[in-house]
Amino acid sequence: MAQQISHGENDGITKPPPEPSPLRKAKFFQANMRILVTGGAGFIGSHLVDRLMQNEKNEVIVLDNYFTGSKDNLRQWIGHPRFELIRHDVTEPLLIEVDQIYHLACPASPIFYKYNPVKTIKTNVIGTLNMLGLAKRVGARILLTSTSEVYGDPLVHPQTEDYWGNVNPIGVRSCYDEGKRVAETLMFDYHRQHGIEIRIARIFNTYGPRMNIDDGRVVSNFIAQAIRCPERRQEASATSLIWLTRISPCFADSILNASEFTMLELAETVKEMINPKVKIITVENTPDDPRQRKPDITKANQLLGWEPKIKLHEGIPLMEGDFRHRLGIPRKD
Ligand SMILES: O=c1ccn([C@@H]2O[C@H](COP(=O)(O)OP(=O)(O)O[C@H]3OC[C@@H](O)[C@H](O)[C@H]3O)[C@@H](O)[C@H]2O)c(=O)[nH]1
Repeated sequence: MAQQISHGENDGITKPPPEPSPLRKAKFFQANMRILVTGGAGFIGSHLVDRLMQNEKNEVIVLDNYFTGSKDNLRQWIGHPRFELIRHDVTEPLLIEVDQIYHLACPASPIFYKYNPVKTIKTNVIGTLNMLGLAKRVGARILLTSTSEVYGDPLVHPQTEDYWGNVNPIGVRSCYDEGKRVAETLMFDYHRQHGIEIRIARIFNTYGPRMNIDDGRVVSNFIAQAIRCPERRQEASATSLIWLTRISPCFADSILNASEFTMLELAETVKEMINPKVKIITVENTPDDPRQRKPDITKANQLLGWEPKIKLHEGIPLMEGDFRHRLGIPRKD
């Protein structure tokens, strides 16, 4: 009998979920939970790995091609008996025995996902197909990290999970936006058609320690610019009209913030807190840049008890400390 999981209009599972390994039900030998994290060397992935490794019953296997991730983010676990690190691109199939899959692999910053758009689509479509194929074969539960970009340039504000979005299918961001939308579709089709247990987290603009200093996203850019060079300009796109919300997933130790502010306000806050000498200039928006985003977190709060904990004024100094440490530039005061 198929397990009944209600997803409103997404109901209609035709097959029972695949059976997990017999070791999960063994009477005398309680196997560790084997957890695969794709993109585990990245900013969010490595925080997730830290959290998973805290549980002594977990074995964590990280897959990463190091396009944006770094071994350095995982250095505390390299050599640990419950930890394995594999250099592998998710666009290639992988045969492995695991109980759970956290599928994070994909560049998330616009400058990186636009660098090779065809590869970005392959990562989202072929990579997700490969991971779903693996989940089906071994009966693993799979979580996909999706994105606020599935809403495109949203016409609904704030965005709830049931909003279908307003996405340009042929723009410069489409490789990521549409790639993640197809990835979500594949997740639901594997769930309906093959009974796979799925989870999807749509992550909004996130920042925190371990982010690449040259990640290119706005919070890290402003902080890095303010630290690196007193004369350097902080470029805020024509955003006195643009409002965004910074929010990150409940499982990572990254800095959380769900208040709403313009890019100009953000630039001014960073200037005031880190480097009053920096000049703020306003430039034109890049094509497809969404004008306003903010998640409606009611459901996440009700179902997961999740809410953002760190406000922007607390998050900026934490990021600044992390960047100064990595750049070797101490504070002057
Ligand atoms: O130096 C900068 C960088 C960015 N910006 C602006 O800041 C805003 C945010 O842009 P970012 O590059 O930080 O990233 P985005 O918010 O567009 O997308 C990001 O966050 C949402 C996630 O779902 C996506 O995965 C991620 O790509 C944009 O309006 C952009 O024009 C600046 O004003 N200056």
